[in-house]
Amino acid sequence: MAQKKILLLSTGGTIASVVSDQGLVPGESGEQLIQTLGSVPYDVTVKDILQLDSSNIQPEEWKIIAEAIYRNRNDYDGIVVSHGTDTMAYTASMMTFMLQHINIPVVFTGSQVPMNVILSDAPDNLQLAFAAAASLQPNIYLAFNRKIMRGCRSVKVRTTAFDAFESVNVPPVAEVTSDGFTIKTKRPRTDEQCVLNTKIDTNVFLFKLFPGFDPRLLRALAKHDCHGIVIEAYGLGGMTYIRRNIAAAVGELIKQGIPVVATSQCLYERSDLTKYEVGRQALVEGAISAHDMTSESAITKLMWGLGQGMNVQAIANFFATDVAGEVTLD
Ligand SMILES: NC(=O)C[C@H](N)C(=O)O
Repeated sequence: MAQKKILLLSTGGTIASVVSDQGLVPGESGEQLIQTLGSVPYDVTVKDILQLDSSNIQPEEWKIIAEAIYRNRNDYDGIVVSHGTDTMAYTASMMTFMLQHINIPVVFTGSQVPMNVILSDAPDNLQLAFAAAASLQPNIYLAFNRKIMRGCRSVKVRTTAFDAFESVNVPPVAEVTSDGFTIKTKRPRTDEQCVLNTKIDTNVFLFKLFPGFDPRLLRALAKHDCHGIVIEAYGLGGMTYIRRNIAAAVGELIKQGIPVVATSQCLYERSDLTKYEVGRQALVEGAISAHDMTSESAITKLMWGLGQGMNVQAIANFFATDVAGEVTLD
């Protein structure tokens, strides 16, 4: 049987980092990563598209990564993207929106320790990503520490441990267990054409509510050309309304045409603005629920929706739509 054709797009990150006087910096090419990894049972092609620590990856780089995936999608069975861990969940989430109906598996991976360091987690993660790119159904994934998750459900939850990522609110798509590579969940296939749409609006704001937050700061955002906001509210989506009326400020922004999405600062489980008075007030003012989405998915979905010219109502409808498995709607 012919070997599966896999493309490695290398973008930097710890996986490709080397020691310098200034600390760890990306310095190894994708080819060097493959050489250190040794032989793999795939026909691998390597392309270096960036060489950045992922803390420096921003919307300009998202466009480069999305275009590279789109350009190569018909020439390979799967694509692996090596990427720093710091913003990998944001990039993987944004790719979900920029590359809807992707026709091959695209798997992001990285490591906590550089590839060129003995006992690094990089070889295992890269092997896992190749296996996923060769065998999973089309979608955007993140592979790390023996788990494959949907990119749009992944969150970096640990700064140094090998178990750095979690699939939040849905089980991982696949895992490596003593039974081998075990696929756990599948989504219905679609025959729709993959579209590349990299138009996004980056004038957005994501913040975590805390006791004492002054709602005047929210109003100030509107005066400074902010086009959309995600609030990590309390618990199920509660927002303060005595003395400092956040819900009222949210209503004012929405009336000015600025969508405000409410998510929870709890990592796990859903937000539900209907349960408590403190959530309902925000709902009455027009706050849009992010349900059980991660903040990474919520902010990238908002950027993408605004980039398409969606108004408040269209953004509300968009957040009530599951694009690629990023949200559970009931
Ligand atoms: N483990 C890592 O990859 C962290 C690194 N700072 C990065 O995100 O590029």
